[in-house]
Amino acid sequence: MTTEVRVLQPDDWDRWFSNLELAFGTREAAEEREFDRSVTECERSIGVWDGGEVVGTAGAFSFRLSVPGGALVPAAGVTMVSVAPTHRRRGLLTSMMRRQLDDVRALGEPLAVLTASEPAIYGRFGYGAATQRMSAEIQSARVRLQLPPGAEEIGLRLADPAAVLPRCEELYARQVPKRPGMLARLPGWERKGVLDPAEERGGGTALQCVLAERAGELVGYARYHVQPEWVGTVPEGAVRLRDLEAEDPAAYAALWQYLFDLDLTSKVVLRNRPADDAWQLLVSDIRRCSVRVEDGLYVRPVDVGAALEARTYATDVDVVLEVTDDFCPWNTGRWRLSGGPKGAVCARTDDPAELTLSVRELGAAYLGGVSLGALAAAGRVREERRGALAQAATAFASPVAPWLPHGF
Ligand SMILES: CC(=O)SCCNC(=O)CCNC(=O)[C@H](O)C(C)(C)COP(=O)(O)OP(=O)(O)OC[C@H]1O[C@@H](n2cnc3c(N)ncnc32)[C@H](O)[C@@H]1OP(=O)(O)O
Repeated sequence: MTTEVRVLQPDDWDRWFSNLELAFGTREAAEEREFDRSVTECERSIGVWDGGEVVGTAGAFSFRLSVPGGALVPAAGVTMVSVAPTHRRRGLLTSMMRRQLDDVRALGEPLAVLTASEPAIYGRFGYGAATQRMSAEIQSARVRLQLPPGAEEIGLRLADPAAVLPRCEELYARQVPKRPGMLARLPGWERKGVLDPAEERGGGTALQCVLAERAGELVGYARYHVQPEWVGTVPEGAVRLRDLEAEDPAAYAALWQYLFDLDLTSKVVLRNRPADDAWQLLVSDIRRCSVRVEDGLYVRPVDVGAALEARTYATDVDVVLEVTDDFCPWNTGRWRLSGGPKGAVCARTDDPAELTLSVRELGAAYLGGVSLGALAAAGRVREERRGALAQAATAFASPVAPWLPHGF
């Protein structure tokens, strides 16, 4: 087998993408395929060729990711990774990861991020699971919501999702710096929120959009499908939530109340919400909500110093980190991180190590959702100076759970 890694040429996109579909065993709806084509950054996507055939794919998006403190940090969004079934377990993925991380470094992006088809794949390349996605099936016919003051002042209005997209996007953009793990929209990406191929609806309605307004001003929105179901003559439909964003607790709660109250439905189904989503604190019976939490966004510091300087810290911190990075050895060594709520500097040092960890653990802890203390309890972070772990764990923590609202 002689294979060659090449940059994707736009004319090869269909063949390139077909390898991805083959590897995943899926066929995308035409509308989604067109979206994927339109957002592919060919100049930073690679294919592995075996003669005239594409046998491997990997792409990257030029994202900006929100981090603790609200900065938007350049991050390569690794995507569309596949190896043909005939060419697996011969190192093709490894060669693509090598090429890609070298390219990310050359571009000066401090981070690479991805969502994994399987959690076991990317740790070896230095990616750590940094956010969680919460799913739930809420028995809305049995569970009540306790609304905060002001919810009754919110007006709700149904609107065409595409027609109100620009207003919703303005609201979304205001939320991005408030929660680590969110992506600033690149041009064209706003369409992802309203993609609605009929063949993906599974018998449900077209996408619906409800706006929450206060005195005519947009303060929240939710996008959802209704999935009708009848058990005999009893209506047991489901509300399938796609997106919900709100500016304040009153607008947030009013939207949830609306979703709970939709006629002929008895459950609200969520697939990807933040782990600390506040509805959990409004419900009368959390046991009837079947909450489940899984891994979300994986973060890989590509330039440890720049990445650690790009975020702020909850409390003052001064710690020497001994980082190991087998796949990107330029990060290996000791780094002194000195910072706090206003900013940080992180530079190489010869001082003795105070915490020892691999770049994967650093990636997991980076957005403040995975505690350095928990990683230490798992034996994945080692404390070399007494007190260093507690200080760093407190400083790294985020007051809101980091969260990636949509896949890519
Ligand atoms: C960001 C994204 O796009 S996620 C999407 C990833 N793609 C998919 O899941 C599609 C289906 N799967 C595939 O296309 C392929 O199996 C891939 C891309 C996951 C792996 O490609 P390969 O070329 O077989 O990987 P490669 O041979 O380089 O393996 C490198 C190492 O990873 C391990 N590995 C590869 N795939 C997996 C897996 N699914 N689970 C656990 N370990 C894995 C290999 O065993 C190997 O380990 P070693 O270094 O200890 O020997």
